[in-house]
Amino acid sequence: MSTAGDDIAHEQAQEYEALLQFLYMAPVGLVQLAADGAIQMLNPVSAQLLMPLSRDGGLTNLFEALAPVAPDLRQQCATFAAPQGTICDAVRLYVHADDRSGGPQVMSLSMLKLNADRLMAVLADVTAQDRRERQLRKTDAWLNAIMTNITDYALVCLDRQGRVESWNESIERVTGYASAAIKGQHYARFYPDGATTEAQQLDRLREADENGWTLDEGLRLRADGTEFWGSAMISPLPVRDGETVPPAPQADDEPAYCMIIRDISDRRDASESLRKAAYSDHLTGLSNRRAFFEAADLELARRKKALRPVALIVIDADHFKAINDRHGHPAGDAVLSHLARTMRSVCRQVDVLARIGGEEFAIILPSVALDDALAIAERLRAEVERTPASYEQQPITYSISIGVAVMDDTLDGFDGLIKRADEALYAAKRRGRNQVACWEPPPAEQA
Ligand SMILES: Nc1nc2c(ncn2[C@@H]2O[C@H](COP(=O)(O)OP(=O)(O)OP(=O)(O)O)[C@@H](O)[C@H]2O)c(=O)[nH]1
Repeated sequence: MSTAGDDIAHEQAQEYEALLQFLYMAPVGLVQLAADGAIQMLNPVSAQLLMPLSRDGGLTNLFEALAPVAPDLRQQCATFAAPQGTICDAVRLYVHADDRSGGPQVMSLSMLKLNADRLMAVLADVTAQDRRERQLRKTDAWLNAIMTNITDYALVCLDRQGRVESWNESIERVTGYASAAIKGQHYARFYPDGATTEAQQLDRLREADENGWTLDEGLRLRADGTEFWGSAMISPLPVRDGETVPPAPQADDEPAYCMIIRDISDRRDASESLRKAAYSDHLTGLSNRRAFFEAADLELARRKKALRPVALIVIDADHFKAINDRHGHPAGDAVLSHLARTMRSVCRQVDVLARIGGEEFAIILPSVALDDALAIAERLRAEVERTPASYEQQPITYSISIGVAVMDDTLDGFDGLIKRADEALYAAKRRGRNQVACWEPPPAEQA
């Protein structure tokens, strides 16, 4: 007949058995030892970890076994005054076994004092983790070196809205902005006035989201107001492993894009003559027909993605044949150059100014609605009327006629828009020249 005492003893024996089973199976090395280091019990993982350190294959004392890599361990345990507690926690031990290629085995050791006579050692192989951490530290150091030493790249982190969130040291060298002064500013701050519109800035972020990156070249603005020729690449920060796709909604001010601004004035100088030859009108320096139609395609593609106005202005010098006849062909050229300069003076950088025929010019105005386009056209007409051209110190008074049209959904492509602006231009000529006319639908369409 079993007594209550027998039952308790049996239960305790079962618990002890379960504990031994756990020690045996545990994925970390567990060693129970006496205060002098004598090993009382060790599980298979710890035997495996300690074996390379044992000179004779026998593992009887942990302090002796670990002496080559942790010579102070015995002393440390002996001087640990508290009755129990953690003597050391996850100390890294580097084991240089002769047959190991690819670096030392790295062990982590924690020592616990259980009571005055008993210690417990917890050992784990952290070789892979240690290598990963070193690799990360090395990569960090490289990145740091790149970020701080490259002189002609400014690296900027932007938030979802395109506002500067962080930057590298070069931002000051490239843009002249003290880093603290630029935090929270929109990246348009690096563009001269009129070189980009709000809609274009959003387009670029969207383009980066869709294609992985977006790159543009053009004039950039330094803090002191001077300009330089730069490229700006924006790419979205990668979605981290394990994050949901599409990514979880991000707070507005978290970093979302990386922007790299580079001063490429030198490269631009070298390629500028080639670029000019291919895309500029030789007389006026404005875009030529080819550049104009390429820019038009791009603008219309962007408009398709985000509905927004696009206006077109076409300009024709009045009675130009008579100017040539009266003053000579070179004087006519001077008038065309004067007209180009005047166009530049009333337009933004983001507008596309082109000479598309002999004495015919055009301007694409992105994100400009009809009323504003008419106002710009009128300003241009008035400016030409107010300031005559000059050739060999002789003023040459001339005038221009202008047609204005805006893109709408009834139009299929850019040809339709040009046709409308041309119709408006002819209307301006018909009505007596030196005036602006807006395209109007024919009476049948109006009804
Ligand atoms: N100087 C100069 N003249 C040019 C150039 N290209 C075209 N032309 C001249 O521009 C004139 C255009 O004349 P037309 O098309 O008859 O028109 P217009 O005299 O301006 O009259 P409206 O347009 O009806 O006001 C022609 O005489 C061309 O020779 C150029 O590059 N330089």
